Amino acid sequence: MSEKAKDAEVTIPAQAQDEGGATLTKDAAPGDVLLKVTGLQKHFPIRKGLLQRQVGAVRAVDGLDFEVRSGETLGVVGESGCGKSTMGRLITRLLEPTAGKVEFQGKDITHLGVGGMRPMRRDVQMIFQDPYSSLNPRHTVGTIISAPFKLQGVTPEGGVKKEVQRLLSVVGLNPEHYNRYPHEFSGGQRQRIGIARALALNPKLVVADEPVSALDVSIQAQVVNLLDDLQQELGLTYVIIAHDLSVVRHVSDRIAVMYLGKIVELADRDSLYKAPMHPYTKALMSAVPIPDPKRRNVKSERILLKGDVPSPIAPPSGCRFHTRCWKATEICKTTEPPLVELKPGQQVACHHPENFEDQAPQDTVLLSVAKEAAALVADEVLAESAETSAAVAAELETTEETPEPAAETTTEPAEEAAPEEAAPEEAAPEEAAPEEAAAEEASETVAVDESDSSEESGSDSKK
Ligand SMILES: Nc1ncnc2c1ncn2[C@@H]1O[C@H](COP(=O)(O)OP(=O)(O)OP(=O)(O)O)[C@@H](O)[C@H]1O
Repeated sequence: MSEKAKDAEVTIPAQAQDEGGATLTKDAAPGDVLLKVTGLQKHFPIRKGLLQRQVGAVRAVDGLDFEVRSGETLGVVGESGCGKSTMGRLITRLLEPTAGKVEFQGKDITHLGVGGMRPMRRDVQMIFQDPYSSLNPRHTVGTIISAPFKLQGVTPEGGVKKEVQRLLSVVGLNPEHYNRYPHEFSGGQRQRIGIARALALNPKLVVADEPVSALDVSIQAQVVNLLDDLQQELGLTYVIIAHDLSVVRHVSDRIAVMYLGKIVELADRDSLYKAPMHPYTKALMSAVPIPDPKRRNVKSERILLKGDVPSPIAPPSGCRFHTRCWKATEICKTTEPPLVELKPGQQVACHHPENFEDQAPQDTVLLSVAKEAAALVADEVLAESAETSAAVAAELETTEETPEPAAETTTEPAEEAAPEEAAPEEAAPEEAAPEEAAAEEASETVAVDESDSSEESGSDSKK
């Protein structure tokens, strides 16, 4: 894949600027905040009767705060119905937020209308889940991929056809297939067409809503690898939505775990995998198949969650996860835990986090729902959970009590020993690189870009 991309010289040529001077903002340097979301909400009204009076609301997204930095991949995971797709559509402004703020490169885009958003559409693109319904079956691939140029009034250097063929090469498709129709391609290839369309205008942020979940497992890795390669080569920033952690695991720099319209944990990938703090994260992680053959039979580590995600029309009080959590106590029912940074780079919203000191140690009596939920959790997991939390608490206590030794008091041998010991561990790769998918010609996914809603459809994910 990278080879194909290389052949195609992945650089997107400078495009002729339209008179409107479409670029809204200066380019963000890697690591700068590209997208900032504050208190974001989307409540879909429920109406009834002749007068269509509002009788309630689906609180699909109910107060999100996060940032996406330039060049990074933020993975967003959670079970079906947690509000991930709605969040994706809000940040790409395909949906109007009920409340909150969305800023892109420092510019408030929360309530921009269609006209105001038009120039923004160059910078923010979306790839959808379903490669079958996201491409207009009556249009040729050439027409589909060139649509963004027409909509934006942009003329690429060398002409539209040449650019479309170049984009086809970039995503690993044959440029000669310019005149073919979507039905002539496989699911994976269609997703590549959607990716090419999303890349046409050289976007800064790509929101991929379950980009591989509609694809055969055998080709999911190829599409994920394609997205990864494109990110390296084009300096893209991704928000990748997926319902399970295995897809986002290898590609994400940071991962946000959503439950019922809220982020319950947001952490860099390694911290999340090494020591998840929210019980819901731990449950999601235990659902990911274990690739190590030696551990394949370790079923006892699995955490089963009872039932489905509750209705977002009337979410549970306090912590929304308390009805399925094996650690829930009275405070979880009554008080919503705020999302706070308990460890550097790891935010969590939980009164009784895993791998950390209990935030409400006075509250020890489990709710009856928690006892039921605990019955589904292996004893080993419960024991380990108690152990790690106690160990962290003890460690914290010791750190608080023992004053840090002054720098001068450190002895020389100790100074030498520490770096030497640390080095091999640091050098050891945390995890094996994802298996490289064979660069087979036939395969891959379809994404869809979003400038015009006419072809939109599916959504989702990545690796
Ligand atoms: N247009 C809408 N009108 C009313 N309710 C909606 C609408 N779109 C989504 N919802 C509801 O909002 C909640 C969140 O939906 P959303 O699709 O964002 O979740 P999700 O986590 O992406 O799930 P999935 O992976 O199944 O797509 C769901 O209960 C869904 O039924």
